[in-house]
Order: sequence, then C-alpha cells, then structure tokens
Amino acid sequence: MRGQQIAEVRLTPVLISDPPLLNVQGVHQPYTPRLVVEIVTAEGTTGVGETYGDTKYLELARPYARAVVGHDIADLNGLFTLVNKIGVADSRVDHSVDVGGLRGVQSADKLRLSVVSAFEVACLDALGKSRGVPVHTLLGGKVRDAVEYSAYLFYRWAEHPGGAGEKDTWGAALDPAGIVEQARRFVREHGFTSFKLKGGVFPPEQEVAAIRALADAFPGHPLRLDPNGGWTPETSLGVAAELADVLEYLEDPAPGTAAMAEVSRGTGVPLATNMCVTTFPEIRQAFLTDAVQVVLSDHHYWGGLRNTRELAAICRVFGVGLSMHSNTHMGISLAAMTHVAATVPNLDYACDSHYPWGTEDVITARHVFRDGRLDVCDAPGLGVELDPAALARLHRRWLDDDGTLRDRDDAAAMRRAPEHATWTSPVLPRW
Ligand SMILES: O=C([O-])C(=O)C[C@H](O)[C@@H](O)C(=O)[O-]
Ligand SMILES: [Mg+2]
Repeated sequence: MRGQQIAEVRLTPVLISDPPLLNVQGVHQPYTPRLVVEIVTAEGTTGVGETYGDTKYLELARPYARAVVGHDIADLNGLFTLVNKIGVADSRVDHSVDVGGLRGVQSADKLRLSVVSAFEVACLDALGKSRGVPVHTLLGGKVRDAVEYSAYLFYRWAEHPGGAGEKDTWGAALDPAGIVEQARRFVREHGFTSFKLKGGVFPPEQEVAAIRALADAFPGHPLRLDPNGGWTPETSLGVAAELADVLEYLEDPAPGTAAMAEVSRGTGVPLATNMCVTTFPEIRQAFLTDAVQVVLSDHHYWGGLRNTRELAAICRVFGVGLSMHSNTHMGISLAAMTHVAATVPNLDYACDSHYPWGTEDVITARHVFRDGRLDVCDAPGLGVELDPAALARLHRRWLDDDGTLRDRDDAAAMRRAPEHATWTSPVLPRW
C-alpha cells in the first residue's frame, strides 16, 4: 500500500532534565540526551518513537533515517534488514560497562537495535493510527488492563554541583531515613507498592540498613536492591544472607555471568539482571548456568516491542522471570513499555521506570500512575500526542549545549562536585 510508505523521518535530539541521582558510576548529569523519531507516511500519518540520544546513537540514526524512506511501515522485519546495512565504527564497540548507562556490553548489534527500536515503535504507532487500533492490538492483544510499576529509589543530592540544571523539591537522600522518606513520597504521589533501591553508592552495610529500614516502614512489600555489579560474589552472598527474608530479588550484585552464577549457587534469593543478559547471544550461557532467575527487558536495547516479546518467550521456556529495566526517559517510551508489558503474560514483576523523576516531556499529557499502575491505553497507536512546542524547547537546549551534556557520562558529572574532583568510575566489583 503506497500510502503506508515512509515519506519522511524527523530526528530530534533533546536534552531533558534529570535530578542528581547517584549510582556506582557517579551521578546523573543535569540533562540527559534522548532522541525523538517521527515517521511520516505518504498518506500523512505520523508515528513517534524515542530512544537514547547520545552521539553514538545519532551517528547511526541519521543514515538509517535516510535508508527507511520508501519503506512500508507494516514491514517491521524489513527494518532490521535495513539497519544491518548501517556500519558501526569500531571505536563505538566496547565490551566493558558503559560509563553512564549501566546497560552491559555495547556491541555493534546492540547499538543498531537501540536505534531500530525507536523506528519500530514509530512504525507501530503510525500503523495503529492508520488502522484505528492500539499498539497492543498490533502485538497480539493485551492480557491485562493495567501495568504495574515499582518506585525507583535513589540515593541523591539535593541539587547538581554548582546548582546546575532544574531545581526540585526532593532534597538529599543519603541515609536509610532519607530513602524511607523518598519512598513515602513515591507512595503518596503515585501509589507504588514495590520498591527498588539503586545501590552501589555506599558500602554494602549502609545499603543493607536502608533496605531494612524500608522493610520496617513497608512490611511485606516487595523490595529490590541493585548495586550494578558493585560487589564481589562473596560480598553479594553476605548481603543476600542478611536480606533473604525481605528481598524480592537482588539485581546485578556482581559483574558478569560467571560471578552471577557463583552468587546464584550460594543463595536462594532470586538474581535479576540488566547487565549480563542484555542481548540474545548472552542468554544461553546465563540460563544454562542458572546465573539469573529474572531478566529485566528494555525494548530500547533489545530492539523493540516484538523483540521484547521474543525475549519473554525464551524466558518462559527456561522458567526465568521477566521484569523491565529503565533509564531516564520520556512519555513516548513509557507508552511503548506499557503497551508491550500489557501483552506479555509472564511479565511477573512490577516494571522499573525513571518517569516519576522526570518533569519534562514531549507529549501533551503526562502519564499518571494510579495505585502504582498505568492504565493500558486503547486509543489508536501509542495513544500519545507530540507537543511540538515542548519538543522545540528541549531541542533548543540540545542545540545550545556545547557538547558537554550530549553524551551521558555519570563519572564526568560526579567530577563537577569539588569534593569528587578526581572521581573515576570504579573498577567493578568495588566492594
Ligand atoms: O541497572 C539498572 O537498573 C539501570 O541501569 C538503570 C539506570 O541506568 C540507573 O542505574 C541510572 O540511571 O542510574
Ligand atoms: Mg539494574
């Protein structure tokens, strides 16, 4: 159908505000790069997608945007054939954990998948709009009417070094009492009933104390701790033993599949990952060695919504649980996450989302969590509308940036604090 062919692609990199959230690598920058992809069909339907906006993704997205012109939006498999023709510079491929994202290896394929995912989502959005059906229908239909998210708790500073970026009213959270207070606000404002604490920031005993404080404040609620590979297997086993009675799962306690398998052999606490299983080729070793019991999917780097469902099917076969990972993102991605999560029967855990930390968006109406859940939208496509003025404003910020913030680097952001002027991302495991 000619009308379904892609006539134009608009790529708009933006910088969105991000609070000073701490992790094992450092601290979030005041603004995070994201890329908005708009696909316009010959008949004039527009679909939107969102992905990482760092330079390494833009470098691929630009030639890819030219390559997909003339492509039929319904030919979703063909999007992958086309992206495989885009070369990736060797310098972009890195088998260590990247300094900002904490998302495991960066293979050429994974970079390509992170780009194609936004185009796949945009095509699904356009296809849904042109057929008058929601994206979840195009994925086979929803199996639930609401998707549950967990409160994503972070140690954080009150503000960015030098007062940079946007101000917020959260204040600092650097000890168990601060984390409990943060959790209470998340509950008040969004109704979350499960909690994840981003760890790897302080020595493990302090983070164990924070989880204990959460368990006391919210008895019986699911709790997770994620130090992003910050601990040795021995330390991980110590933490697992201390928190076995309250943890729903322990996320990436130790770096790499072999270390995770070692931890797994010594504890009954389920281990989750968004670091050692982030691509299809990594699944085999991890599952065969029982290194992980839960995979945190992320449609951005797994290559879109249909690949997420393929991952879910593999997890189902192996009896491995599925949850959802999140980096800083906007409402287009949250809509995409919710549509795919609605269609996966074995999405057994509340999904992660940074969204409640965000204050800026490119959609006209921000998503609202009720009782920690998002209703699954039945409007055509993703069910979100792009706000051109907001998009232009956030793009302006990207244009005005001298390049410092266009590539996420949590270690560099940390060095901007005078007391951490010599900070480098720690060699993992740190403790
Ligand atoms: O391990 C995880 O869950 C993440 O990678 C989520 C985010 O990257 C988080 O760690 C962050 O943004 O600091
Ligand atoms: Mg994680």
